[in-house]
Amino acid sequence: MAINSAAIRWHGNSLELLDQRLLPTQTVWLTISDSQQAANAIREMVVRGAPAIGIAAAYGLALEAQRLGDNASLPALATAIECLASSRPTAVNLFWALERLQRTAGERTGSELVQALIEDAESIHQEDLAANRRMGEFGAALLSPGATLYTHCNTGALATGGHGTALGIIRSAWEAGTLAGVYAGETRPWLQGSRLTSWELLNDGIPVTLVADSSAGQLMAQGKIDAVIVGADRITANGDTANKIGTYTLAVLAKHHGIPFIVAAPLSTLDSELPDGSHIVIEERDGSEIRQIQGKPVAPAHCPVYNPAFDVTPASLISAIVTERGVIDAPDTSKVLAHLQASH
Ligand SMILES: CSC[C@@H](O)[C@@H](O)C(=O)COP(=O)(O)O
Repeated sequence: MAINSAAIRWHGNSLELLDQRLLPTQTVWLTISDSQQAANAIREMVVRGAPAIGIAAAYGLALEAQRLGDNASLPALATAIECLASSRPTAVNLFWALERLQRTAGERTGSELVQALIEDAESIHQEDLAANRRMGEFGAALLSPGATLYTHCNTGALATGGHGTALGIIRSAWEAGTLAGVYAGETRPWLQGSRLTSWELLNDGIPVTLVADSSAGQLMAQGKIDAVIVGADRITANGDTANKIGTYTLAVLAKHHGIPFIVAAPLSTLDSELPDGSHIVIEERDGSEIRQIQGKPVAPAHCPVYNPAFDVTPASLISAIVTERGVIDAPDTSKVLAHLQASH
């Protein structure tokens, strides 16, 4: 079945990914033929955003089974699974999708396995879009009419199966007429806010103002922000949330200014196996991402750099987590686990 979303085109037996590194100036689609290419696309940020990474990994594994044809089996896919799993460490959706496909594979082999993996990858893609729409409704209902929001990184259609998580709530609130506008932080070093979020919002006609990440405190102090809304790469059992570097800073600022701090993520981002955020592996990326901006030097060539891609916001700073199941107010372990159990 063909499924097209903003950054992922699945044609039933072949995959194209929008090269998000080139947005907003160029629109280039890359053909992905096997698990190795899918893993490289994830590692190199062609496709990014936790749910989109999971979807791309699922299609990558299905393509690998398709390539193996009659020889396809779970043991024959072991190297591909390992390769995909090592592409990026923090977004749990990647591991969630690979584990789901392995359960689907079971003892199947050959064309039966190929078909089962393709269908499951397609379901993951479609379910994510549906989850985002439900999240959008639950999240929009939390906002006061005329709200102005601050968001970070990109959590939109590009980062998901469509609509978006935090950006999906922004879209739904705009559709419902309850949103005044959005400030988007530019999100150094990859500039997902300036390159992707502002692009998505402008395309939808939603009022967006781009700011340097360091403007957030000043905006809050001026009373210009009614709520901060962000996505997540992994939420542990107690509600601690890993998300794009800079999220924790925003949560501390929001707490100081008495501003609600809302996290939106599908259930596939909840990792109840980890008790708290101290167990989350935080990806560290190459120093060149800080020393350069899009290949242009902005620091001495050999300057030492620390470049964590994510940080962890403690649950105590989070007002609410929104999933497709509903809202977890003031999250803690008992509420997160109850929410997860209710979803089964
Ligand atoms: C719906 S996307 C949620 C998160 O994955 C997003 O906020 C984020 O941190 C993305 O980081 P990225 O490094 O661009 O993959």
